[in-house]
Amino acid sequence: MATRPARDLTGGADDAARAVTGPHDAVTGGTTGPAGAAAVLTARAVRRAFDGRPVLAGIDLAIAAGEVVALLGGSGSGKSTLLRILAGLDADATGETRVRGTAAVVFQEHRLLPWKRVGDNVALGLTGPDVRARVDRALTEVGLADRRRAWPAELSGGQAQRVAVARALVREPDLLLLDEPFGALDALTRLRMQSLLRRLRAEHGFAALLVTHDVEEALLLADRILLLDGGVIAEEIVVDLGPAGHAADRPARSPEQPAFGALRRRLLDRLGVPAV
Ligand SMILES: Nc1ncnc2c1ncn2[C@@H]1O[C@H](COP(=O)(O)OP(=O)(O)OP(=O)(O)O)[C@@H](O)[C@H]1O
Repeated sequence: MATRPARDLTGGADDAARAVTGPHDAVTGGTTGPAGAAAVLTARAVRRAFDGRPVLAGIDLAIAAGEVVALLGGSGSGKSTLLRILAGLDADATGETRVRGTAAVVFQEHRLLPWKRVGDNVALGLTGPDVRARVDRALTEVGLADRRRAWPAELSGGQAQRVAVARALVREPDLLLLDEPFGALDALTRLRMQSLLRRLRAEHGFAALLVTHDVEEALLLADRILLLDGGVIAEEIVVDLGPAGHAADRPARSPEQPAFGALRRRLLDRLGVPAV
C-alpha cells in the first residue's frame, strides 16, 4: 500500500455511515455476512478504479459484531485499497460503507510518532481524567507495561507493533481494521502477535477485518474468509475448525487438524500456489 502522510487513524468513527461518493444508496440485503447477526460493518457496491483501471468492481460485505473476517487475495488484488475505503481514507471510491460503533486501524507499519513517547503515542487524541489509566491498561494488555516512557526508536519491530495494537485497543473498538498487521515481522514474532490477537479478541469481543496474504494466518484467526479476486468477493469460506480464541472447553484450532490442512490446500489452490 502506498504510504500516506501520518494522521490519527485510530480514532475511528462512531456510527459512521458514509456514501463514499455520490448520493446514499439504501443499505439493503444481499451483502455477505451471517444472516440475522447485527452488522458492525457494512459495505455496499464499493468500487474503485485507478487511472481508469478498475480494482474494486462492486464489493458487498457485512461483518457481524464480534466476528473476525480475513480478506485474502493475491498481490495487487485490492485488499489494502478496500481496507482504506472501509476506514474512510479514500475519497475517490464509490459505494456506501457503514460502521456501527467505533473502528480503529492497525497498519503493517506501526506509524508511531517518533517524537512522542510510547505512552503519548497510545494516548494520542484521547481526553479525560482516566487517560493515563487507560493507556497503562492497554500497554499491560500487550505486555509492554514497562515501556510507557520509551521512545519508538528504542523498540523492536514486534514491540512497536504491540504499541500500535495498544493504540487501537485503548479506544475500545467495536471493529479493528487490520492491514497486514504482522506482515513485516519475523516468523516467531508473528506467531506471538497472532496469539496476542486471539487472546485480545476473546477478552474484548471486538470484530475485525484482517487483510492478509498468509493463508495460515487467515485460517488460525478468522471465523470467515473472503477471497478477493477480479475486483469482487469471489468466494466466501466459513472456517469451521473450532474457536479461534482461547476456549477451555474446546480444543483450539491448529494447523495439525486434518480439516485445517484441507482448507489450506483449497485456499492455496484458489490463489494459484502450487503444491510442493
Ligand atoms: N494510489 C494508487 N494509485 C494507483 N494505483 C494504485 C494506488 N493504490 C493502489 N493501486 C493499485 O491498485 C491495485 C491494488 O492495490 P492494493 O494495494 O489494494 O493491493 P493488495 O491486494 O493490498 O496487494 P498486496 O497484497 O501486494 O499488498 C494494484 O494494482 C495497485 O498498483
